[in-house]
Amino acid sequence: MTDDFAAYPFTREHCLSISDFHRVDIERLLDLGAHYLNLEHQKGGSSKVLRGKTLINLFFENSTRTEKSFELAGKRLGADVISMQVASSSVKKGETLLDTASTLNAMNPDLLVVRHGSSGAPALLAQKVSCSVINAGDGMHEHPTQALLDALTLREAFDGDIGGLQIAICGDILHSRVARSNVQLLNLLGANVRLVGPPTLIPTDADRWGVEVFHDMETGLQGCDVVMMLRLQLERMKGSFVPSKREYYHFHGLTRAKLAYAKTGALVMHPGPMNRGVEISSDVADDPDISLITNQVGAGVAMRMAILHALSDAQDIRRQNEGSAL
Ligand SMILES: N[C@@H](CC(=O)O)C(=O)O
Ligand SMILES: NC(=O)OP(=O)(O)O
Repeated sequence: MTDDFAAYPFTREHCLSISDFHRVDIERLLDLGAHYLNLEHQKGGSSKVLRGKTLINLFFENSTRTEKSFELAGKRLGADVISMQVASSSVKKGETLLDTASTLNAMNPDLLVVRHGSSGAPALLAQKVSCSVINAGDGMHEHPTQALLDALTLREAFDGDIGGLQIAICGDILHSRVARSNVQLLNLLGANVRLVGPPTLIPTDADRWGVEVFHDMETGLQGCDVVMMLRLQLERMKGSFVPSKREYYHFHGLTRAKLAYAKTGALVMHPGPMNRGVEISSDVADDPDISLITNQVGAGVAMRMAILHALSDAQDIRRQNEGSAL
């Protein structure tokens, strides 16, 4: 697998947005992700393709899954990994994002994983640093590695094929970077995507996203193979978007009764963190026969290994080419 990968290289410098990738890049990343997922399942050791490389995690917003899985992925592949704790860093003394990034850049990292509350922050850093930048979530804009791990989870659950699946993404679409990356990626892979949520939480430009929009779960979930629930992103809300959490759960929270509107055997996803009793009930979230939520976490490590591996190989090729051009 890794030899095939080298023979047909991935050439991207950064991972900032799903729109940066062609379908062929995505398919190759997913194949490599599946390879690493297999190794993880078999508890097989991974080749240390990142030996000698340095990965820095720079998270300005809270994270459990993304930060830890990048840390683990980097370590599994042999990189030196440091995770900068923004709360105890000089950011708290007033250092700007760009100064922080150029300070870290002077330490010569190869890969910089950035999460920031402002849309476009990782793309801005990518212009200022000399390493590969990975967007680990920027404001309401994108979370491309989440979409890739979701696609890997779906490929595993549906025997390799996402094309033609009916997928409902439900809840707070407006504030969700997960929704924005997933809509692009699932459309690219040939799935039929619909958004389901109250009008206040559906973006006004959603009619240009290539999706169908529904405002109630009963019609929105009909015929769906997959129901992807999203958290109410209260931290991004200015003002009141839902009357109360209780009412929201009543109309838009996923319960077994509402899941029955979807196809028999429909599977449930959630990027996490979950708010139980707000967007999803515990009996749905915790039922291993229908919930893919822990599979998503497992796929997260494998998919991030694939992304780091691919970017690192592309970097080596660029460096070799630059060296031979001198
Ligand atoms: N963890 C995901 C989803 C969420 O926080 O609800 C994100 O950072 O976008
Ligand atoms: N899904 C996700 O990004 O989770 P974290 O916010 O915990 O990283």
